[in-house]
Amino acid sequence: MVDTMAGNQERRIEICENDGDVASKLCDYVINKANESVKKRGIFTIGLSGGSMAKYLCDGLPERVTDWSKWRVFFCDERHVPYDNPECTYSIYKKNLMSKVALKVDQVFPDDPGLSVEKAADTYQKTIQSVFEGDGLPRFDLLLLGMGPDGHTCSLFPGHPLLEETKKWVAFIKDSPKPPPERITLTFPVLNNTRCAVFASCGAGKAQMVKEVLEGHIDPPLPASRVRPTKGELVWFLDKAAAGLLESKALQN
Ligand SMILES: O=C1O[C@H](COP(=O)(O)O)[C@@H](O)[C@H](O)[C@H]1O
Repeated sequence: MVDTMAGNQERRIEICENDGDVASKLCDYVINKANESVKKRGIFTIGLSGGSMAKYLCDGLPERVTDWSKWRVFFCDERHVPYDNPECTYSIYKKNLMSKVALKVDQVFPDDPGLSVEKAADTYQKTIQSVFEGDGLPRFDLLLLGMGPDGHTCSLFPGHPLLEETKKWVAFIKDSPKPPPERITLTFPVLNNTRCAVFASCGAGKAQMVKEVLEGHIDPPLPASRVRPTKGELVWFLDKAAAGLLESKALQN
């Protein structure tokens, strides 16, 4: 269904049968966006998230058809840990996606865990700048986002001062409430400048937070509800369990 948020922005909510169905529809969506972006602009710029998003994508993308050579792959956030740490999002994708598709090393842009987290955030911003033309805010074709049970997205946590960042494209955090404590993350100015932001959430454990984010009026708003691309699409893929507490009648059919 499509509904309208404050400011007349539209948001699409896709309710799927289960998490497998979410993964499948999400992957179809990503491939369509990739092919459309390549057709229009000759390139596809995407930002990946960790956690459950990595599983959905690694399960479904390898078997799908796209011109991988046109992809430029970034990370919406990253746990600032060595590549051999199981928490490292880049390494999860390297093992389960990049090793299975024709993505070359120079098309994927990971965090550098060898730097201090402050320097790493700064360097990551410069890396983004080197791929996107011009000095303005980068406009990603697609940012794939997860939402934690506390309403966080990327490494932007409820009540954290990073939510108010207006200048930096990439910020560092040293006191993440969810371990590991050191991370780098895209900031809201970049998230809300994307052509398309997509969330995927599954399971009854996320239902209360999905309801808060999509229908609640918590003030100040939770990080996931602050993702509202100013000139772009916003889509949520949910399974029935995660959508179970939503009130809108259209969603219960
Ligand atoms: O720590 C993180 O959590 C969020 C949400 O993960 P999920 O497993 O609850 O979907 C994720 O989007 C983010 O990239 C990650 O660093």
